Amino acid sequence: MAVPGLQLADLSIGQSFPNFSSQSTDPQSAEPPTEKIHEIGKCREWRFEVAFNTTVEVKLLKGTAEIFGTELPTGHKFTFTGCKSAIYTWSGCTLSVTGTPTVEYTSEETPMTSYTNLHFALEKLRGAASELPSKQGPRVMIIGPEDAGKTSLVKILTAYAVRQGRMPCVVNLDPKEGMLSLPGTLSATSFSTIMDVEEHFGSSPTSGPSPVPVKLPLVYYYGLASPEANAPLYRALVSRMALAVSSRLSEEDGSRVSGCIIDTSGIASYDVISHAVSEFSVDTLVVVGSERLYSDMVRRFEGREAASGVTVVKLAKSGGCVDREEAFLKQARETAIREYFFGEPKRTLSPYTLTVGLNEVNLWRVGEASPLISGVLPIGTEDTQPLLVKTTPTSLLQHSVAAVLHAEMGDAVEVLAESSVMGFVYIASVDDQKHYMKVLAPVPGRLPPKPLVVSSFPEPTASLVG
Ligand SMILES: Nc1ncnc2c1ncn2[C@@H]1O[C@H](COP(=O)(O)OP(=O)(O)OP(=O)(O)O)[C@@H](O)[C@H]1O
Repeated sequence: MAVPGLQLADLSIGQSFPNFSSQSTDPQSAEPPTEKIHEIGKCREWRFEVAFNTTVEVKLLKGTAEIFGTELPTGHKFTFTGCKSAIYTWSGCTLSVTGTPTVEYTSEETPMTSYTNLHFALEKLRGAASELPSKQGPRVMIIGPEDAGKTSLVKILTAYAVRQGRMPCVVNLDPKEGMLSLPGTLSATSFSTIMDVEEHFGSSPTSGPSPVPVKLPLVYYYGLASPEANAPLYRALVSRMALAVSSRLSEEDGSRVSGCIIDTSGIASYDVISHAVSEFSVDTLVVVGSERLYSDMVRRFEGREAASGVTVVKLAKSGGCVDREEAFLKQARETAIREYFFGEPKRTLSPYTLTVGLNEVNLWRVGEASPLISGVLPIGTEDTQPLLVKTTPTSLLQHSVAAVLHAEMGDAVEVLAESSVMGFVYIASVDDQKHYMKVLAPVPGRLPPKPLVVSSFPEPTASLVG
């Protein structure tokens, strides 16, 4: 089974990679995990956290329940691992929980009513757009501090829109977390079918058997965690993505009416936010969990520049939102990379090892600002940070992920920087002496003759071939 996106034209050297063993080892397996029954009252939320090395199974026995907007079917067992999440019920429900979450409690204080009100306000705009072909559906952007619940709100709004038969285009401008792609990327995809209950957006689209239809995103490689780390590249990619999304929205009536929902980085500066608002022609700016950011945005978009046509909306942060420590995020990134190549326990994939001569590789690295250099630039001097820098593969790149670009070998750097991603390969080893490297690829065959880009984020992951 292969991960789509990486289309290898010519098949030759591939061999299946033998060292895969499933990651999830359940320390509870010695004694059978206990089943607990939870009765959740209406308009309440059961919040739970599951560590990466354990699993918790949840089954809806009675009533209705949803996880970030996506409904749980009755009687189906869902397995969760390495997540912090919540199951909400509007009318009350009974859940069967097998296994031991690290944290679990039921809360009656949730911002779900205001989140739903926002959804209905957006539906009203969609209704108006469906009656007037010249009108656009809502273009919503969610901003707020880190871990304020932006991505969770995007999931809820997307799931509710899909449940009403809409097909919103969902855009992820937060490189720290991938949406249907690896961390370090920006992506967009049209959602017209339900999300996976366990994976939500998921980290990689697979072509294997899947309980929900596979969604194929448009992906751009940024390779850094913060939008400021290479502001020129980030801005170029946001502009490119906005162009692609606008053209998608104008292609199909259902997409035009449904509009788009944009997730952003919690550490985006006001300039980065303003740039994205203008490129995507955002008309609804939702600020989650920050009074100060809200008032600054009102001043910026609704005050002096009232003609901008942007409505700024304030929403409370859910009490369930948890700050994710760096170790958890790092493990989530590793898991995303592992799943891209090896799948997950229910849908395993077999990547292939390809041997590639170093002289065949056209490799680029994302330009990173040197704090030393930019710190001593004279006032008024432009910091000309390169978008990409040509580089040679060395053993320092071992265990990094490289993006294979939809571009030609001889393309100019400006073209390469804005090219979309075909797929990813994992650099398993580099032999500097013998001038070859071994890479893991999701499909067999020769590495396509396309430029590759590497960067420092996500960090090299040795455990993949350990
Ligand atoms: N109501 C809730 N109950 C339990 N956990 C929640 C709830 N809402 C969000 N979370 C969890 O809190 C964490 C942070 O939420 P989320 O990813 O939505 O925030 P974010 O603002 O997008 O973060 P970032 O700034 O890193 O992009 C996630 O692990 C999410 O699953």
